[in-house]
Amino acid sequence: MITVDAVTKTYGTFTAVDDVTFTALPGRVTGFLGPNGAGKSTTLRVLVGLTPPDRGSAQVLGRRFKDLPNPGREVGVLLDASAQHAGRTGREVLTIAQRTMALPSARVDDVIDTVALTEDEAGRRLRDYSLGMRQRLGLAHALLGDPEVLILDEPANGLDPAGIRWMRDLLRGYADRGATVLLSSHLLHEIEVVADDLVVIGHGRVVAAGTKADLLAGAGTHAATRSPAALSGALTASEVTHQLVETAGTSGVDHPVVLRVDTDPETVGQVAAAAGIALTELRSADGAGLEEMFLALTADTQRDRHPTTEAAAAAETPSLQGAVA
Ligand SMILES: Nc1ncnc2c1ncn2[C@@H]1O[C@H](COP(=O)(O)OP(=O)(O)OP(=O)(O)O)[C@@H](O)[C@H]1O
Repeated sequence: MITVDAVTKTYGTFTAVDDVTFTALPGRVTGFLGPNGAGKSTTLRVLVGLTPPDRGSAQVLGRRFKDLPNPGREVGVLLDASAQHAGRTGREVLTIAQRTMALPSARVDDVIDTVALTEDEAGRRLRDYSLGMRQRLGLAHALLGDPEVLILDEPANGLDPAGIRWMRDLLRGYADRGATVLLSSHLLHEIEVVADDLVVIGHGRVVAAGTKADLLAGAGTHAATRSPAALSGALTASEVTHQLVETAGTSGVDHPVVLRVDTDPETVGQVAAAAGIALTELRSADGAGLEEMFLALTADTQRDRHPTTEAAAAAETPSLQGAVA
């Protein structure tokens, strides 16, 4: 269990983390999401005692990190995979940590095996590691003490697609065995598959938090049709709110038009069938909904703004905010 309670961190007049509160629960993967510079790393640094907060407090397993007697055995931390001595080999890095934590030496081979570093790679100096190898070693370091809690900052950074899949499976398995897993990312797709709960941060403030299922409940349904006006009319008559997603080919003659409808696919299908309207596509907004939500909630903190993002922000933030627990 991780508890972050009203943490604020300022640098001069700049507030990097602004009254951030959330919990990460055992048996669940919590994704800590936000655009570049949103305050994720700073929050995690506060959590592990590297950065003192101006206000608020953070606890891991009911204690401040610095009060844990042998933190590595209780909390596995990966903040910066490159923050190791470049002249040491991967095996040396792990062996030093194993001795510091008073673990059996066999743990070193265990974790090297878990993160799929070869014997040859484990014997190389860190200066010769690729980014992905450094990341795997960092994860091995975090897992060494078989901790109950994992705190990982951008753990998929530098991993190839197979590596990202592997890491997700590993974290999922860890949480399924009862661990608390908190991982940050500015890349939504990296964590949307694995996370049970999400905390979205923008400009240092939490803008949404809750289960992924709850946050997605407001995502609605995407329905495509060549008769958008008729579908819109039928939905309005059924008192189902909706909006146009794609404006290309709005006549609907040449291209199907996509509507985002604030209800489940079955209801949309029934309304369309009753009105005799053919749908070319009908699906839960799910992943697309999550991305829209992320962009909408953090729109004013995105440095690379996009017209549809701004439209989504204007159109969707109120209903999404309503869905946030
Ligand atoms: N020591 C510091 N001094 C001044 N400003 C800082 C310091 N550390 C962080 N910041 C600022 O605080 C803000 C939040 O930074 P942080 O690294 O927490 O963001 P992040 O969400 O992890 O971003 P990214 O996804 O890019 O890693 C940024 O504007 C950053 O420049």
